[in-house]
Parts: sequence; structure tokens; C-alpha cells
Amino acid sequence: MSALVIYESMFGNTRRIAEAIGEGLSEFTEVRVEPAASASHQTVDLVVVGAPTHAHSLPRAASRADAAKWAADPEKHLALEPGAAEAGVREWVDAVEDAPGAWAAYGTRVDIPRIFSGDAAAGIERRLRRQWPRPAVEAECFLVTTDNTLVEGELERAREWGGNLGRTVFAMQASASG
Ligand SMILES: Cc1cc2nc3c(=O)[nH]c(=O)nc-3n(C[C@H](O)[C@H](O)[C@H](O)COP(=O)(O)O)c2cc1C
Repeated sequence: MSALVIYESMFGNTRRIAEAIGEGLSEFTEVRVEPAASASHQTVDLVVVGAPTHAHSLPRAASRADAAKWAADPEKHLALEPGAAEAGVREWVDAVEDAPGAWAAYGTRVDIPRIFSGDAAAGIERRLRRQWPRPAVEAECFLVTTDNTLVEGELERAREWGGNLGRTVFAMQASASG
């Protein structure tokens, strides 16, 4: 059994959430955590896809360029992740074909009411549902502050979400095959 956690990240928050989800899943399966730009196309039992919320939705080339501008401003104290300007989850979703055994979406967004922030996780889920069957669990968004640091407790919440996802997917598969 295997799982692949795919992420896109400008300043490292979504990558850290991806790694925490991977930790949660690792109790149930072998896990790889990879950026969308270079994610492998090997068949896996579970794919988990996540991105930061940009302009209420998934990042696109123009918003990635804006993120690079933010990082160039010394007052913002932000460091750009390697490969941040490359194609990301939006392009990965557009190119997917065969559905994996199971899948789920996650994202990061600013800690303000969702109606004002938008939600990349919901955007990813909506796009993938057009071509893949129902996700294993509902999409989840993890929160950052307006200064772009993870809200306290979000890494633990991501670990738990990953564990819960692993339990749902792999306990189900084990009982189906046993
Ligand atoms: C160009 C740009 C647009 C953004 N637009 C939104 C937005 O509409 N809603 C929101 O909640 N956060 C928005 N953000 C904040 C990001 O969600 C936040 O930077 C991200 O979750 C941090 O993850 P990362 O460090 O992995 O990039 C935006 C960030 C950038 C750089």
C-alpha cells in the first residue's frame, strides 16, 4: 500500500502541512511527499493534493509572480520555496487522467472567515470531482496568519487529518481484501 502527498508552496507553509499529513499517514502506509511540479506518476493507492489559496482559488502563474514580489520585499520576511514559480497543482489537476484508489484535497488559507478568504482545498476538490469519483474524506483547509506563518496547532491538526484519512482508506481496503 502506498500514498503520495502532493503540494504546491510559495513560502513553505503548505509544504510543512503536507509533511505533517504524511506523518499522520505513515502509521498506515508508505508515503512520499512531493511538489506538484515534479510529482511522480507511479500508481499509488491514495493521492492527497494541496495548495495555498491565491485570489480565493488555486495559484496561477500571475499569483505565483505576485508571491515572488512579496518575498522580494525585505519588510515581509518571507523566503520563497525552491521551484515556487514552476507549474503547480492547478496544472497538475488539469493533466490528471486515471483515478487513484482513493484521493483527498487539502489547502492553506488565511485565518479569516472563509467567505472572505476563499479556499484552495475546495477548489481542488471541485476540479477533481469532475473526473474522479467521490473523495475519501472531505477537503480540509489549514490556517496561516496574515503574516504568513502557520496558526498554532495547525501542524498537529494536519497530522491528525492525515491519520484519520489513512485509517479511513487503509482500514477500508484491509477489510475489503480480508
Ligand atoms: C498572490 C497571493 C494571493 C493570496 N490570496 C489569498 C486569498 O485570496 N485568500 C487567502 O486566504 N489567502 C491568500 N493568500 C495567502 C496564502 O493563502 C498564504 O500565503 C498561503 O496559504 C501560505 O502557504 P505557502 O507558504 O505554502 O505559500 C494569498 C497569497 C498570495 C501570495
